[in-house]
Amino acid sequence: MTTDTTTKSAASGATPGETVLDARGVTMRFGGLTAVSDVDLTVNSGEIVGLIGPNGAGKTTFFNCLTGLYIPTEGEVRYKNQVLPPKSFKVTAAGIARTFQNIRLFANMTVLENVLVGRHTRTREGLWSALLRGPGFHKAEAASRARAMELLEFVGLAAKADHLARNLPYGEQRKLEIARALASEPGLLLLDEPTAGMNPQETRAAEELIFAIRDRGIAVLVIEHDMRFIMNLCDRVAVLVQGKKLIEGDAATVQRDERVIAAYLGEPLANDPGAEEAAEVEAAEAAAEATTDAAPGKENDR
Ligand SMILES: Nc1ncnc2c1ncn2[C@@H]1O[C@H](COP(=O)(O)OP(=O)(O)OP(=O)(O)O)[C@@H](O)[C@H]1O
Repeated sequence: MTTDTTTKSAASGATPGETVLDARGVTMRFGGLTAVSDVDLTVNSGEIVGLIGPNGAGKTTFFNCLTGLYIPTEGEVRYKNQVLPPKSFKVTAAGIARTFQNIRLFANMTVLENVLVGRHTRTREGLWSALLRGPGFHKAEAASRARAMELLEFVGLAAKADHLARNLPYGEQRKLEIARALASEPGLLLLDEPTAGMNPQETRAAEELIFAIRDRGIAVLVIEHDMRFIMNLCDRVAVLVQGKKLIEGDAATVQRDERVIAAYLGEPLANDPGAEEAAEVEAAEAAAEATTDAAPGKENDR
């Protein structure tokens, strides 16, 4: 495993290379179903780590265990050496922010208001101050707005601060979700399928944005199905299959691991009952390909 960043972690206050997330033996059972089984994972400051796996592998369930949405059946999650509190708002306050697979914005609020909502864990002003709207409240509100505008600038949405969230195109809604997550000033950002539904251009922009977030000293853990995106982006990739961590390593190591290829392509295992049938299909396909290759005009067929 390598990380190529030497960025000073201004936002998170973490030393580069320091372990920010340390999940050990995380297991999550739903009745008889073990969705996540004994998973260890660390994320260090200055790192972008990918979490991949086929559908139903347990990726989102694992994320939910990291954010206080689920209390793991077994295991422990530490953020900067502190065991995480079992409530999602406390986890956010501790320094872990997330986005969701399905966009969760306040559709009828403005772009700026959505980011301001994300700042509530960082606002010290209490209920009475807010109700009485005293000088403390106004000062805090002005500071929050300024910070929210900075974040909108950072993700490229400052010009749309007054637009309703629901009127933003899809790619921009995803950016707004990220700005809102950043508003809690996290040291670790968890992104659940940030490029789902994006076109290639938007995906490229998302990649740039995530690199920029990392360069601000925020560690990133990302779930994604887009392999090219994840392999480009991540310093390290962990693969979950049927709730278990199959392998973890840099992109090249993971990509050439036969078990990963099998998990994704569904190749039969050696003693798989369907192996014989699959081999017959493969042979038939190879024969068909050979026939096509031999066909006249094939060399011009591009
Ligand atoms: N609240 C729940 N109650 C019962 N079973 C659940 C619950 N949440 C998830 N599961 C099951 O746990 C397993 C893992 O699901 P999970 O959503 O974590 O997988 P995933 O890797 O995120 O999948 P995808 O890539 O499709 O989002 C699945 O079999 C799913 O049906």
